[in-house]
Amino acid sequence: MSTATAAPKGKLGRLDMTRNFGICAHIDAGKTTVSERILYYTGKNYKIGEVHEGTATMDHLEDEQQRGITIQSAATTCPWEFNNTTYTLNLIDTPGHVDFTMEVERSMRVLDGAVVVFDGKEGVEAQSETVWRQADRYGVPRVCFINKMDKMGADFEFSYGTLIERLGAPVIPVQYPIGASNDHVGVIDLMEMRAYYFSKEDMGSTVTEEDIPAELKDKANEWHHKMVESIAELDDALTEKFLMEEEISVDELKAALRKGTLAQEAHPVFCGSALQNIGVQKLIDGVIEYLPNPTEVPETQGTDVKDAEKKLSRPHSEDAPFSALVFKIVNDAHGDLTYVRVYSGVLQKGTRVLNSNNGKKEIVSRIFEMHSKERIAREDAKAGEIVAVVGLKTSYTGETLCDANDPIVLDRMEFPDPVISMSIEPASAGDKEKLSSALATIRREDPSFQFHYDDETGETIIAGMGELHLEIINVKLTRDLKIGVNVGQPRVAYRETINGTAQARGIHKKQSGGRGQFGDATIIVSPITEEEAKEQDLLYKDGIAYQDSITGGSIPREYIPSVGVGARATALGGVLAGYPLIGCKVEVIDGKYHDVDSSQLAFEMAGSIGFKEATRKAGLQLLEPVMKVSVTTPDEFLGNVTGDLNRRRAIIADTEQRGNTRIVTAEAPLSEMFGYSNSLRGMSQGRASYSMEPLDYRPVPDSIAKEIVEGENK
Ligand SMILES: Nc1nc2c(ncn2[C@@H]2O[C@H](COP(=O)(O)OP(=O)(O)OP(=O)(O)O)[C@@H](O)[C@H]2O)c(=O)[nH]1
Repeated sequence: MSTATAAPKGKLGRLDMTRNFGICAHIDAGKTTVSERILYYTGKNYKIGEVHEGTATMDHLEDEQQRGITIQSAATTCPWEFNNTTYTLNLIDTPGHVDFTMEVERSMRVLDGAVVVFDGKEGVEAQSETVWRQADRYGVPRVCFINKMDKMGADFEFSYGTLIERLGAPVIPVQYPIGASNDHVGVIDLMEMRAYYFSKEDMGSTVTEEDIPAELKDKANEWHHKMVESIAELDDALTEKFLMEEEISVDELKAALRKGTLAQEAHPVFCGSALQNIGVQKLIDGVIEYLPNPTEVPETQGTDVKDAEKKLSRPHSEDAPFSALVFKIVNDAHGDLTYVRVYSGVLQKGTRVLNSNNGKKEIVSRIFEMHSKERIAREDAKAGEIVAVVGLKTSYTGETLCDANDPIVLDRMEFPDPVISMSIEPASAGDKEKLSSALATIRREDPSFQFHYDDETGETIIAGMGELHLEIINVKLTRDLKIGVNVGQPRVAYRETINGTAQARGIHKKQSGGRGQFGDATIIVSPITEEEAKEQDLLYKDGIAYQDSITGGSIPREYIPSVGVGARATALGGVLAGYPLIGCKVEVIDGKYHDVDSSQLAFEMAGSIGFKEATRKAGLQLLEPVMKVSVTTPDEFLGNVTGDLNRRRAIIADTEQRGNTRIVTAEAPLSEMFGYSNSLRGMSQGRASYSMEPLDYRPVPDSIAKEIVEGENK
């Protein structure tokens, strides 16, 4: 039986005894509560903090405690005893609120497996789908935990069904709950066919194993059969045995399920109630039994430092050259703490490492194993480990640290573009300097946040993933850093694109005594998507794909990339109304040069001039971010909710009935959704709730586009 243990300090486990995993879920499904219980049972957190009373360990930030949502993922190391072996768990907490999608993405990049938590009454909710798809995208093996089985109306079979219907997930039950709502007291292990109960008095620390209660025997047999049948399908030898009705041992079942889970062909489903301390220890055992150790995931991929086309990979081995990814920076009273995931080799304290993204060498002065309440100094960190280091000055989230003698650039994380922006002004001259350094610090911690100074208006503009994201940044500035600021109204981050294909010639020519400037490039612009660019093997950067079709040396080799640089820079500043122009292929087909007067700069100018003219000829179009909105409302407010959504230019995609509530799924332009939480509260007496996430960019209707363009060009 699993029990909390004190592990040897500062040096936990070998690679195959390590599990780097995260917990992700829809907001409020219970991630934080599950994480807290895991830390408690692993013996590291002696007092359990109730999330909404503001003592939860994982929710360090005051913001999170006040709002009861988990904003930043913290990595926490903890030991777990299983089958007489001490394992090292690195638990990476991930947020569920969609304004923090970025945080989920960065966690997905560094974890090897995930526990996805679902609400035992609601089953799969809108955001669980988002999280699930993200995990699909990153190829993360998963186990499911149907939580809140103690809640009024909790229904395991319904929730399990939604995993299949709404996610189409190949789930396999490994547990069945004993009782639901107030009667939920334990779980049946469908592998061992035993019942487990968790003590009421010591936070469920004492686990007792008993026979399956008589009244649940039939159910347990039915679900056991379901489990065996599904597992048998994963493995040819077991399929054979199953069809021949031969006995399949628990070990065989577990081995096949583990293999299937690693291949993402199966997701074992656990259940319980984190709040009532039911089932969490068995879930931790499940993390060890079914989620991969760092050597069981595919080799880490990257590219050559000098040639982004040349693919490299690194085995998860201590003997390979050192490589690691920076996935989080936390700025605290002692300076920057940089969280890194080591992929290969060994990182030694006090050594210099290369940041292969910016070419700078940095000294790692200290290495820490981060526990929830303490940090343990380490001499080194090995492949597969997650640690925090001190001393790095120029390495940011998403960048690679590596051995300077054997460099690699690991595949970067994807950072979504901000969809919303607002102006921010220092309230006094004294706040001005403080503001710019504070914004730079926030940006280093959070790459989904951006800011820039607008020369034309003289305003500083901050941009992020949603209203809440920017609101939290403001709170951080004003309350935590005590900087006085005035902020403007939130504004939508529009984009521009082209309607068709066109050709233009850009000539840049200047002759003003001495050496002149001469560049001449003919380009064709045409619409392209990121996928299409990939298919054509073109680099899609900042929304632009660039193709060199120069033959016969009409532009010398060294100047051809400059045409693309000029076009990209112009695209970033926009052609129609100052918003970044995206989805455009720029093909340079011809040009002229001058032996003396031509330079890279001259060809950049020519690229810029040609790009402007060609895109104007092709026709320009304003795009706006469209959000996927999911509103859950009691029946009686359905009319109000849909009427209001229609007024907001939303397209209602689906309305689903669940008991007395309706779930309305709609696609609405972000510009129409400002302040939606207040209006929704008003129209439903506070009983409806919603979630919202960026879906895509779509054309702005002409009449509205006209107003925006005129406003911007005033
Ligand atoms: N009845 C019941 N309530 C639970 C259970 N687990 C969590 N809760 C409650 O559900 C609410 C949300 O729990 P959290 O742990 O904060 O959920 P979360 O998914 O981390 O939410 P965010 O951090 O806001 O994304 C809290 O009020 C918890 O007390 C459970 O097993 N049963």
